[in-house]
Amino acid sequence: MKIVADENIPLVRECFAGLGEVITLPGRSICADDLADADVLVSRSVTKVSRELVQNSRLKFVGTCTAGFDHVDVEALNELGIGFSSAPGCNARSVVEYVLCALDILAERDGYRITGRTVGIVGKGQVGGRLFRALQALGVNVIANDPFLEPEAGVELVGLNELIERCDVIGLHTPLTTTGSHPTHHLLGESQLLALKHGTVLINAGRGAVVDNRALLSVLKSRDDLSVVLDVWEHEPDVDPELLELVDIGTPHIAGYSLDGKITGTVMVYQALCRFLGLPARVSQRDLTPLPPLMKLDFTGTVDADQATSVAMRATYDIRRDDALMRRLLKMEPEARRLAFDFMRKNYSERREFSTLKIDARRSEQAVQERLAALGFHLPDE
Ligand SMILES: NC(=O)C1=CN([C@@H]2O[C@H](COP(=O)(O)OP(=O)(O)OC[C@H]3O[C@@H](n4cnc5c(N)ncnc54)[C@H](O)[C@@H]3O)[C@@H](O)[C@H]2O)C=CC1
Ligand SMILES: O=C(O)C(=O)[C@H](O)COP(=O)(O)O
Repeated sequence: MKIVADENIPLVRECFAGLGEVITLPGRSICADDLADADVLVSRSVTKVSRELVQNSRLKFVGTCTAGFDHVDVEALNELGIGFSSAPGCNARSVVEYVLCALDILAERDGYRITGRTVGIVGKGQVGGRLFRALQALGVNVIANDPFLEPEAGVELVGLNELIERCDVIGLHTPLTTTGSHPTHHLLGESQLLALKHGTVLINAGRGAVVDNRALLSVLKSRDDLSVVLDVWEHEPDVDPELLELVDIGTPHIAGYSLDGKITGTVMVYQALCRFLGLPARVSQRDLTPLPPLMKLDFTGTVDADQATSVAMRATYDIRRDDALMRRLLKMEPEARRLAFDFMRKNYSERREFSTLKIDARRSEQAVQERLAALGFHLPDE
């Protein structure tokens, strides 16, 4: 069996080599010729899996080791009888932690506490749902907009316009869709952006085109009260340098790039392929996941909850580093910028999730322990 895979899939050989010959290629340039005699394609989000790409191949299965699958023509795969799997939720924790770290940095910079703000989550699925629960556990007032959800106790669901009117922080966590009853392409256009409350923090860690980037640029030119965090950009890997300059935090589509999230994505697609082939899954995620570089923090009784959370979060992930690297794009010509965007993603430094850090907070106040636990850090009892 021949398996063609994106070269940026961590542990792709460790997972798939037991099932066939694995050929790795740069994801953006995988073409129909590469797939002519392939049985399986294992992709990430940068490979446009269109009808044209797959229709003349002998592919039996396509997997994408990502949560989003707007790059895949699932209908064409179904019609052609090609099996498909994505990796739902694989990197949801990673995105949640990205958002929490961004908010921690902005709150410190601007002198407020997130607990005093109302946060609106657009798209309460794997990412949005986890973010909703984490923020609620921190005592933040959270509301959500998701037209596909049924009412649920403890969750205030509102329309998008109401969410925009009421929220100080808005996180976008929908898929990118252009069809159906509630398409998300340009969900936030000029009128929604102009309607944002004074001082709103807008975070897009879903897909770039959920926000009309041209409208955002024009609104940011006239509204310096807004704070914007963009992980995703319309027309990636082309990033508009004018927009990058005006956002408060800009990163190269790495919100979901914790090593844990990426490995989970690889393993989920490996397991889906094994099920498809009717074979036992012999590779286990536990065996593949390395130890984190930082394993333990120990807080004394003098630390307060704000200090403890900032220290623990920044020890695990300091988003300012990604923002600083991204700003190097500002000095580049368009082609170099495109290449650098992909280079940063391919060579992304190892980032681990909060749960990999054990924190001994037994000597600290109850409030410290509760806050760290709400964020998902590992607080062993002994
Ligand atoms: N920046 C990054 O690295 C990452 C980005 N993503 C993106 O985030 C998206 C969301 O991820 P998940 O939570 O895992 O997906 P999910 O499918 O679990 O959740 C998406 C939610 O959005 C809701 N939704 C759909 N259309 C909507 C609309 N018009 N208005 C409001 N809500 C709407 C759905 O009902 C669903 O509850 C993915 O599709 C992907 O595009 C996901 C992981 C990493
Ligand atoms: O899982 C998703 O959806 C994402 O957005 C991924 O983090 C994208 O990563 P790449 O597939 O572009 O490496």
